[in-house]
Amino acid sequence: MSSLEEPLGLGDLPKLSINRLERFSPSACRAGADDQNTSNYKHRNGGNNQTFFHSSAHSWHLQCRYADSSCNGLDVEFRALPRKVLWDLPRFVQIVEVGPRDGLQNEKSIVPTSVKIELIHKLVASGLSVVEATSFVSPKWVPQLADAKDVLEVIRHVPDVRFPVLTPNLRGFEAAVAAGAKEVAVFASASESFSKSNINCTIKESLARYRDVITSAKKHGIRIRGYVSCVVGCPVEGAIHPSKVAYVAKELYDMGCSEISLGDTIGVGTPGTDFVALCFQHVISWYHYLSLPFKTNFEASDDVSLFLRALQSKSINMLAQCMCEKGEHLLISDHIICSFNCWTFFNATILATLPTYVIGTFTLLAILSVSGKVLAMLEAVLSFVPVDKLAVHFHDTYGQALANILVSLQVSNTFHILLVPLCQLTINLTENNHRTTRNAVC
Ligand SMILES: CC(C)(COP(=O)([O-])OP(=O)([O-])OC[C@H]1O[C@@H](n2cnc3c(N)ncnc32)[C@H](O)[C@@H]1OP(=O)([O-])[O-])[C@@H](O)C(=O)NCCC(=O)NCCSC(=O)C[C@@](C)(O)CC(=O)[O-]
Repeated sequence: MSSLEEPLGLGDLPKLSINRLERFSPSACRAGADDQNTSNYKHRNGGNNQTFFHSSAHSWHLQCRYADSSCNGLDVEFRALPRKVLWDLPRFVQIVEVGPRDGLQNEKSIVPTSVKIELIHKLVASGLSVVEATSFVSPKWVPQLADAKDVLEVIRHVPDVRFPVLTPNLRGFEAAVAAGAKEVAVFASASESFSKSNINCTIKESLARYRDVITSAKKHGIRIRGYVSCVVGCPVEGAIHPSKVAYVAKELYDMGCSEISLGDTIGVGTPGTDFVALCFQHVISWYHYLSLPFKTNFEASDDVSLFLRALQSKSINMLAQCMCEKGEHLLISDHIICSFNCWTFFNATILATLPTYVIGTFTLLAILSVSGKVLAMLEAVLSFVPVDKLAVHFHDTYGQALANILVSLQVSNTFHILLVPLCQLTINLTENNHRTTRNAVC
């Protein structure tokens, strides 16, 4: 196991007051049925609190080893810290990778079809079992994905992986089915303005359109995901009221979508979690950033699988590690937990301005902690859509995607479906080192 793969223990961290950390545990935290019966996940192995993985074709499973009973009380408490900090997160997370669609649709230059196919193969090789491959939308609107049919025709033969594709209307749906799609996604918006600019119709019209698509999909036995865009904010209208999100989510769910994905399209969501928790995450990120050497070469698959492990390990250390590694050779997110890009910071060699940075960052964290929008939105949607039918899709425009995902997971430890859009990326597969272009989207 390389140092990268090995989760760092929180024992490596400077001592912190246990009482202070216990504050992170929210009163709302509730143990799900699954967690009440986790004996098959607990192994007394006489070792430290470790996390390890085993992957199968369909899912990644997390198994935790708990500290042995010979540890003294303080150690046991201390080793339980990740759990206290991250609360009761679900044991299982489904990741729906959307990079080939959501990332590539915004690339300025058109990525060759063969490169898209290779990217998808690499993502699958990293252990992902659901990869949103492309969109059957108008090529006039999205020329970057005009090769949807060619992409799908090749990758659909990959076994044991789901490849949903976006379909904005019946025409797109029929083209997708003809190309071999077994799963589609429709995409409505909670913002009227965004709906018009994205799919050229009102919310009401879009829902009528999707009703036709969904009816047809049901006849074909095709599974449908439903997106709601702008769940927190719209580039035109600004803040979006949670009730609007709940309305569209409910409509799509009632029509028969098997899963509703809540999209923070412009990345303005804020978690609204405890200020102390945010600061703690930030400090740990820095601790690992400073203590880890950088790797110079990255394979796309390594990169992705590291991130998957980070997510699923529930280990804040791994997330921080991931952030450090991603700083230069980013495939996924240039911000993992905190709201600051450490590598940019370092590269700019502005260490001299450290006090400014510290004050600025903690002020920002303080603002974020009181202005959380994601929880209110989730609460509204959860009144109409069961938690196990929800996914979240956070863009990382302001570095909040991971924090928002974390808080979404905390909403319920049965909130088991998670969507993480990869950053928009271009991988030059002809070069020895994969180069990525980083854009504002996670
Ligand atoms: C919905 C339309 C088609 C309406 O576009 P329109 O111009 O109103 O529709 P139209 O019916 O007048 O068709 C215009 C032309 O497109 C053709 N056309 C029509 N439909 C299709 C089709 N399916 N496939 C291929 N071609 C199609 C149609 O045949 C016609 O061609 P022409 O006769 O002029 O030669 C258009 O607005 C469109 O394609 N929009 C998609 C835009 C898009 O993909 N945006 C990005 C999606 S990402 C997102 O929404 C957010 C999400 C999901 O990522 C979550 C988040 O981040 O929050």
